[in-house]
Amino acid sequence: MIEIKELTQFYGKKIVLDHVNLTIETNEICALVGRNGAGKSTLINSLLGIIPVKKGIVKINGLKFSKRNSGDIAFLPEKFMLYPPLSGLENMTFFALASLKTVDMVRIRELLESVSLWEDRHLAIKNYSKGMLQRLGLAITLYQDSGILILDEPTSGIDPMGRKEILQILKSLEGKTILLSSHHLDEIRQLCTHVAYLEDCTIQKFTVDEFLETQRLGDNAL
Ligand SMILES: Nc1ncnc2c1ncn2[C@@H]1O[C@H](COP(=O)(O)OP(=O)(O)OP(=O)(O)O)[C@@H](O)[C@H]1O
Repeated sequence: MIEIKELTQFYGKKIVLDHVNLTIETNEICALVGRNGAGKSTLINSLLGIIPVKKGIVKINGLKFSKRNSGDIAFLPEKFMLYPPLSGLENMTFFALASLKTVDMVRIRELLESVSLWEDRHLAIKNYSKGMLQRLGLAITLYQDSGILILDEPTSGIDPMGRKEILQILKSLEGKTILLSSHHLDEIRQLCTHVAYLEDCTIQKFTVDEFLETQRLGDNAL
């Protein structure tokens, strides 16, 4: 569960988040939506502890940052660094070791199969397509088995088929709390249960149906 209470964040005199409140429960998939510069990265970085919380409270599974374990949140950045000459399997093994200090080959196989990369596991990732790279990034992120997943535009730059594959993987996950930033209404409609709409330094949480209704009425634009 993610709980944000009265979070205020600013850079110098510029307030980006102003007394923001947002709760995301287990089994909710919440899209974080807002125009460029609305403050999505600031919110995500506040959750991850990359930006210290200046005012307000941010809790993950009831714990503030200082009490959390590093594996409590798994984060898939929009652009992540992998090692191009190494294979998908080698990259995954490397990150498994780096994040959890153990390499569970059964789990690695399960995850590579779930993202349809087991057949191509020995191929150097410099030869992977953008969709394959994104699926590998997702498998690496899921290896931690965290209950909380934060995904920064997980389908950005991927063709419709690749996007469909990523959405299917995310849809199949159970018992997670997921926050993902997205600019795609169709993706939100297919995948998400809720939308956190960031505008004018504040957040409104909608069910997806409510949000789509505001779109139809032209109140909000992505
Ligand atoms: N380190 C910083 N110092 C000063 N201003 C910043 C800093 N980081 C972000 N900002 C400003 O804060 C505002 C929110 O930025 P943020 O990156 O959180 O928005 P965003 O919604 O993630 O944008 P985008 O969709 O373009 O990635 C912007 O006006 C940005 O210029």
